[in-house]
Amino acid sequence: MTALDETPTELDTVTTTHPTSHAKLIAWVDEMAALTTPDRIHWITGTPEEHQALLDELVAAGTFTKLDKKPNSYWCASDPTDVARVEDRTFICSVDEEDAGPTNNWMDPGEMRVIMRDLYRGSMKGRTMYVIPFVMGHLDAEKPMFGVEITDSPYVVVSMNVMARTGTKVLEALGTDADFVPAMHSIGAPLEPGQADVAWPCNDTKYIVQFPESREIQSFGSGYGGNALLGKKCYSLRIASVMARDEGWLAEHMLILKLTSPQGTVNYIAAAFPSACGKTNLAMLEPTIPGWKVETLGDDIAWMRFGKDGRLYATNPENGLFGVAPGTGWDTNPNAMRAIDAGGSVFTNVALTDDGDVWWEGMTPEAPAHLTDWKGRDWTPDSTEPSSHPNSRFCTPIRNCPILAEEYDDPQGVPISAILFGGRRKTTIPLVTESRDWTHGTFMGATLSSETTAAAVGAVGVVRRDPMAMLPFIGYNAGDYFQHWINVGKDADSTKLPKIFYVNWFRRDAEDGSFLWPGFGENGRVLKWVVERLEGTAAAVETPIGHVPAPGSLDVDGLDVSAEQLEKALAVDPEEWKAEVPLIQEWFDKIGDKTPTTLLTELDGLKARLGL
Ligand SMILES: Nc1nc2c(ncn2[C@@H]2O[C@H](COP(=O)(O)OP(=O)(O)OP(=O)(O)O)[C@@H](O)[C@H]2O)c(=O)[nH]1
Ligand SMILES: O=C([O-])CC(=O)C(=O)O
Ligand SMILES: [Mn+2]
Repeated sequence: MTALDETPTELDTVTTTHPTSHAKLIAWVDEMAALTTPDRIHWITGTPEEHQALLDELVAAGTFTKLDKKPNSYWCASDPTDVARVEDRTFICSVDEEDAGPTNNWMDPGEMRVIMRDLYRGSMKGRTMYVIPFVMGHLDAEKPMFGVEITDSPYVVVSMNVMARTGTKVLEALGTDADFVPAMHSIGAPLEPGQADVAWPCNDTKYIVQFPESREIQSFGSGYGGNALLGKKCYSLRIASVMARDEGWLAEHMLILKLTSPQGTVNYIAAAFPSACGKTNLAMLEPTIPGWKVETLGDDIAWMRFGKDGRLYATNPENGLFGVAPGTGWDTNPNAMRAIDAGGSVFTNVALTDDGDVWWEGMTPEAPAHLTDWKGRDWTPDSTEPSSHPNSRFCTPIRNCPILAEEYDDPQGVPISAILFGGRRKTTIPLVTESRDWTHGTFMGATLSSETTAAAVGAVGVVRRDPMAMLPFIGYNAGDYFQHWINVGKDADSTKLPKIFYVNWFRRDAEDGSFLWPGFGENGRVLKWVVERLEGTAAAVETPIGHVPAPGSLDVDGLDVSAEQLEKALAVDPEEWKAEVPLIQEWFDKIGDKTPTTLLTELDGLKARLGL
C-alpha cells in the first residue's frame, strides 16, 4: 500500500490531517511517505499514554522484555550485527570535498541523494512511519534548535522520547515556518504482506549521512545508538559543529559538571573524552576526598557560547543518558546505578537475570550463577564470552540522575572555568597536565590520542588521534575546526577563557599491566588540583609538555597508591614523548595545508623542549 495508492487507508486520512500548518514540514513528510510507502503515519505527541502504548507494542512484538525488578524498564537485544556506530559508513556530504576534510568520508551530495532515495524507496512498506518533532536543548532557549526525525523504528521513538524533548509542544513551537533539521531514518526492512517481523529489523547496508550546508541528516540500515537517534551525534555534534563554526560557538563531545569545594566555591568544568572513555563516570563522580561535591549537567554533549560577560557558557542539549553499561557498578558509578534504578530505562544488549532484572560485567563483583546473555543464550560464570556486549547501553531520563544540578534547567547554561581533554592511553600521557594558554590547550586537544573502544564498529585498543574526542563527529574539515578553536580563543578576553588541562585515567604499569591510577571517585583529587590551579594555590612543575603537579601538590590523603606508582602515573618520560612527536607530525601531515600554523609552532616548541 503506498501513500499515492487509490485505496483509501489510514495513511490517507492521517496525511490529509497533518497536526501542523508548517508548510515545509508537511511537504517533507508527504514526500518521505510517498517515497518510503509506510502503512501508517504516526505523529508523535509525546504524551505518557502514547509512550506507554509504544512500549507495550514493543513488548508484544518481542523486541522488548519488561523487567520485573525495575519500574517501567525494558530489556532489548539488537541484531548482533547492529551494535555500535558505523564510522566507515558515516559521510559528510559537503558540496566541496575539501570541506569534509581528510578525517571524514565524503561523497558528492547529489550522488548520495540518489543512493539514499533508492534505499528509501519502499523501505517502510508494512511498517509505521513515525514523525518525531524534537528540540535539542531547551524549548525556551533564545533560538530553539529544532529537528524532526522520521523513523520506522518504534525503538528509536521511545529512545528519542528519553534523549530529547519531543512531541506536540515542540510542533507547536515550530509554528508555521521555524527552521528545523530534517532527520530521515529508516531501518531498511520493509515487510511484505504476511511476512513475520524479527525482533530487531535492520539492513546490512548502512549509511549515516550529513549534508552540512543544507543541515540535513539521512540515516539508513541501523537502529542502534548514534546511528539512529539522530538528535544525538548527527545533529548535536556533526550538524551543530558546522552551525557553531559559522556562528562563533562550540559544539563538543563533552560532559558538564558542577564542582563545589568544601568552602562552597563553585566551578563548572567541561571534559572531552572519546566514546567509552569516562565522560558519564566523571559527570556523576562521587569524590572520595571529604567535602567536595560533584553535580551533573551533562554526560556526552556540550554546546558552548560566549555570554554577555565574556565567559564561555555551556548547555547540555540532551534530556537523557545513553550510557555504557559494562563497568557501571555500585563501586564505580553509584549515581548511574541510582539513575537506572529509578525507572523508565531501556537496556540494550546487556544480560537478563532469572528474576527479571539486568546484569552486565562490572555491575557487581560477583556474577550471578545463571543469566540469559545478550544473544539469548544461557550464560554462567564459566561461559567463555561476556554476558553483555561491550557497547551495551542504558537509556535513562536525565532527571533520574540523583545529583542533577539545578542549573540543568537554565537555558543560559553555566560559565565554564576549566576544560579537560582526556584519552585512554597505556603509556606516555600523565595523569594531569595543565596547558600554558588557550593555544597550547588547543594543541593538546588537537593532538589528543586514545585507544579505540567498542563504541564504534572496528578494532578495539588501537591508538589513534581523536582530536577533542571529536574525530567521528566533526562535521567539516578538521583543519578548519582547529582554526575555529584558535579563533574562539583569539577573539575572547583571555582572562575569562576556561583553562585547558589534559588527563589520562588509563595509564598502565609497564611491568604488570595494571592501572596506575585507581580512577572513578578518586578522579575528584585531580579535579581538586585543577581548581587549585585556577585559584593559584596548587604548585606545578614546568615540563616540555606543560605543567604537572609538583610533588605533594596533588591531594593523596588516604589514597591507597604507593609513592612509586603515583610517580609513574604523573611522569613525563622524555623517551615516550620523543616517540610521540613523529605520530603528531604524521597527524598534522594528514590534516595537511589546513593545519593552523600556530599548531605547527606549538609542535616546534615541543620538539625544541624535548631536544629534538
Ligand atoms: N580504569 C578506569 N575506567 C574508567 C574510568 N572512568 C570510566 N571508566 C570505564 O570506561 C568505560 C566507559 O565509560 P563512560 O563513562 O561510560 O564513557 P563515555 O565517555 O561516557 O562514553 P560514550 O557514551 O561512548 O561517549 C566504562 O566501562 C567505565 O567503567 C576511570 O576513571 N578509570
Ligand atoms: O553514539 C553512540 O552510540 C554512543 C556515544 O555516546 C558515543 O559513541 O560516543
Ligand atoms: Mn559519546
